[in-house]
Amino acid sequence: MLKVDNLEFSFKDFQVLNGICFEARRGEFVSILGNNGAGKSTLLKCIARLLKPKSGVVLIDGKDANSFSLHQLSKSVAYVPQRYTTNRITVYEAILLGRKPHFTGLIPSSEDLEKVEMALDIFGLKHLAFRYLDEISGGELQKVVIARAFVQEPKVLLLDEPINNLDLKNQIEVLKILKRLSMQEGILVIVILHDLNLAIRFSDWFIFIKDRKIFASGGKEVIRADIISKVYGIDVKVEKHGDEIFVVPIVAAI
Ligand SMILES: Nc1ncnc2c1ncn2[C@@H]1O[C@H](COP(=O)(O)OP(=O)(O)OP(=O)(O)O)[C@@H](O)[C@H]1O
Repeated sequence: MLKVDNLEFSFKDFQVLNGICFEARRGEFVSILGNNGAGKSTLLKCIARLLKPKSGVVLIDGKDANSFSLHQLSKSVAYVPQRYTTNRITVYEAILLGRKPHFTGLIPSSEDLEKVEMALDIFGLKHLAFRYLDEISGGELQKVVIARAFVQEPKVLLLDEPINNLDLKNQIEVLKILKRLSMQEGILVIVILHDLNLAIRFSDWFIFIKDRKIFASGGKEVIRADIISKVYGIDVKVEKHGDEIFVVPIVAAI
């Protein structure tokens, strides 16, 4: 459903991505991993058409994403950025704005309102529905932004570090919701994560970015100490406990 073919991107003379190729299917949960500055956000922005690649193509269901109108694109791809600014609107209004691509008139339909109610419920935001965005916590705001992308009903949901402001319980809760969206709604979820162990728990596919390229990609078989050590430039062990694998950094005593 999503194909990224030979994508190349530069900020002026500074090349960030080179020869990026991968494919992902409906219903998959894909993690994009790599060091700070590796180009992960740039890759998501190229897929969301917020940045224009120097060359290469992004295909959605076989169609060049460049050929989509903005309206069509927003029905196919939702993007949750790493940082966002807030307006003085309520949580309810903010989530309702996610339905904009589906609006048929000036007034939201009953379906639009139902979707917003559903999102408030799924993301545990009902009690905050009529609070202004500047009256909620950073973690709560993060959930609102993801809920807004959810009601957009995209085929592809791109999230740039969606759990970085959340406490451990909410990190797991949000990842579980995203996993359910991929498995039950068939949405392709592509997430940038820094926590490798959470990425391992939830992802079907891993893409490691290093030196402008995909260094390794695959299922759990790419969760190897040699690969992770090279990508992150630190020594790690990969340990098995029961059916689960864990990445453990080897930290020398100071
Ligand atoms: N607007 C910009 N102009 C010039 N260079 C930029 C711009 N945005 C990002 N860069 C550079 O491009 C490179 C890739 O940035 P990007 O944000 O994609 O990395 P990342 O892997 O998402 O990093 P992080 O994990 O820290 O969020 C970095 O070296 C960054 O400094």
